[in-house]
Amino acid sequence: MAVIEVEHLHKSYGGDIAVDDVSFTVGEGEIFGILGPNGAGKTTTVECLSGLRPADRGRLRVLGLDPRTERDAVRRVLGVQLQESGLPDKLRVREALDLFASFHPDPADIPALLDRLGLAAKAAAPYRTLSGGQKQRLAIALAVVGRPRVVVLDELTTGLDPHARHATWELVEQIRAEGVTVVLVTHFMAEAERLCDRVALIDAGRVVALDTPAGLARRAGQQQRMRFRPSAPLDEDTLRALPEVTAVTWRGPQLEVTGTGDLVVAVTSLLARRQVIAADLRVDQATLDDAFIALTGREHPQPGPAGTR
Ligand SMILES: Nc1ncnc2c1ncn2[C@@H]1O[C@H](COP(=O)(O)OP(=O)(O)OP(=O)(O)O)[C@@H](O)[C@H]1O
Repeated sequence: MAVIEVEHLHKSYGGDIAVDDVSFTVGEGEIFGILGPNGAGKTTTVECLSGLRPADRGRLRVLGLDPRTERDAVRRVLGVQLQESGLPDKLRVREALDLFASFHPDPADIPALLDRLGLAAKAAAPYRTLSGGQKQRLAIALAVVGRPRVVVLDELTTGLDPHARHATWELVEQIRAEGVTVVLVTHFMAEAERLCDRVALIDAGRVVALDTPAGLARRAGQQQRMRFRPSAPLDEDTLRALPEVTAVTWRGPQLEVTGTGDLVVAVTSLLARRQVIAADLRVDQATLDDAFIALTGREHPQPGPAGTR
């Protein structure tokens, strides 16, 4: 059974269409990414799914429950971390967790959760004194304290430095390893590539592609490029004869081979048969960034180096 079903979701604010016929399903134990530019309708989609906003039209189910008519039941199985936590500045970490735990019949062990999320030393700290990374970890803790079967994480690592972002990714992987299904809203291509099993690329309220990160990158149609220094003379025509190869060019002492499909496997197997070593090998693959541009027809607005927008 699909854990999440979204069929023909529509949502407008006044006359403005935010979500325009979005459909997807998420399987048990998946990390499913919702990726897209600012204003694409990602947050609105997950808010409707979580029962925080009523959809105008469409069928939504979380473990078979309707977030509109069975909101309390959905709350018991679905944990949400949204962009703004809205926690009072003076609320202490432990108090926030105790409060959220009180909404659930069988909450997680709070000291163990604090420990796992690296917040044990901050249990008595007021919210406003936490760093960006600590606030994000608390937001994750609040989303999982009710031991949900599904967790929605929205813009989890925006504003975090690379170290904190990697630490947060590991937490998401741990959550999934415990059998929780994860819906991850993100701007970061690298985040989607690292974490997500499948991704829905949303643009202007519509799903423009739904695939694995690698599948999306392949769809971008971008060529792959290999560069290396052959350890022994090599007949370029044998490379050109490979069906995966589209061009072979010398760049100084380096050979540049471009192509599609399983280019790397085809070229490296040929080299192995000829007993040639590919020294200084570098491979450039199409990335989700390429896919984004190819599928939406515009540049992906990358957050700044520290993930700020
Ligand atoms: N409460 C609201 N009232 C009116 N319009 C809204 C409201 N919330 C969102 N919108 C509009 O709906 C559209 C989709 O917004 P949404 O927040 O769902 O997009 P998003 O993909 O999550 O964007 P971001 O990445 O910037 O968070 C945008 O045009 C936004 O301005």
